[in-house]
Amino acid sequence: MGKHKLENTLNNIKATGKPLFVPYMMAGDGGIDQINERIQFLDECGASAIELGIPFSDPVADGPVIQDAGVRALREGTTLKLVLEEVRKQKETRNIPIILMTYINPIWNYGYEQFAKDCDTAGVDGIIIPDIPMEEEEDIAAALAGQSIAFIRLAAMTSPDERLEKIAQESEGFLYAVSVSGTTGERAQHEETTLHYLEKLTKLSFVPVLAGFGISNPKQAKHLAAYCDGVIVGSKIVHLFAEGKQAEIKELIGETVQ
Ligand SMILES: O=P(O)(O)OC[C@@H](O)[C@@H](O)c1c[nH]c2ccccc12
Repeated sequence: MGKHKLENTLNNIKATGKPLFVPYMMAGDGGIDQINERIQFLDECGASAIELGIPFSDPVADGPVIQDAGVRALREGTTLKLVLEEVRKQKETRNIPIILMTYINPIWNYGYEQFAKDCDTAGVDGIIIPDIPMEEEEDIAAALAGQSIAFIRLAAMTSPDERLEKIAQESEGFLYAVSVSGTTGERAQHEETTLHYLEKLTKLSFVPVLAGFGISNPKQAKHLAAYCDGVIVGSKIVHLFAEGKQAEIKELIGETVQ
């Protein structure tokens, strides 16, 4: 048994031999009332967990599709507090793991301890923070550890082996293997070096390894998942939701995990 519920849930799915599939959605895009409807829909499509983005004014790691979704969500009045309240309601009836993706600034404003406490009360399973380097993560890591919330680390293809090893071994819940150099967004294909990188991380990591960035169809997803434990898909899902193409989301997840 792992230290975090998220890790155990993912390992149980992994044990069935199917690839893990974690869709990303921008909380509040389409309205606050869509947050829980969309989570439910993704759960029913066969998602292993949900990565829920908190909109932020300065999203340095986001590509254009997710940036635009963030602007729409902010216009809807989405705040971290409102999202946590929606998660709390969701968790009263559903068990799907919820991972918050937020930059460090909104957490800093909220207060690290308060944030960790409120996440725990809401039932948040894990956190991804793309803009906090390992050297500066001590305080937020301690706050999250105090509430047993999995702190998911991101590995980058440009990191030297020594650093990758450290990140892989510290990651909680799962390891996010960023599989392109650059921002989020669909890519036609991934390079051979990406596959070696995924294999290397899978050997180093104690938790499941998920590849994310640039994945937009089942063929690509299955190809990458063969070198790790599964995939994360963001821009494509955000785009399809914005266009009201739920049937295509269902197909994308269903065909990958079948
Ligand atoms: O959009 P893509 O290329 O499918 O990549 C996933 C990504 O969107 C999602 O995990 C994410 C959204 N914003 C981020 C910021 C940093 C790291 C990851 C993310």
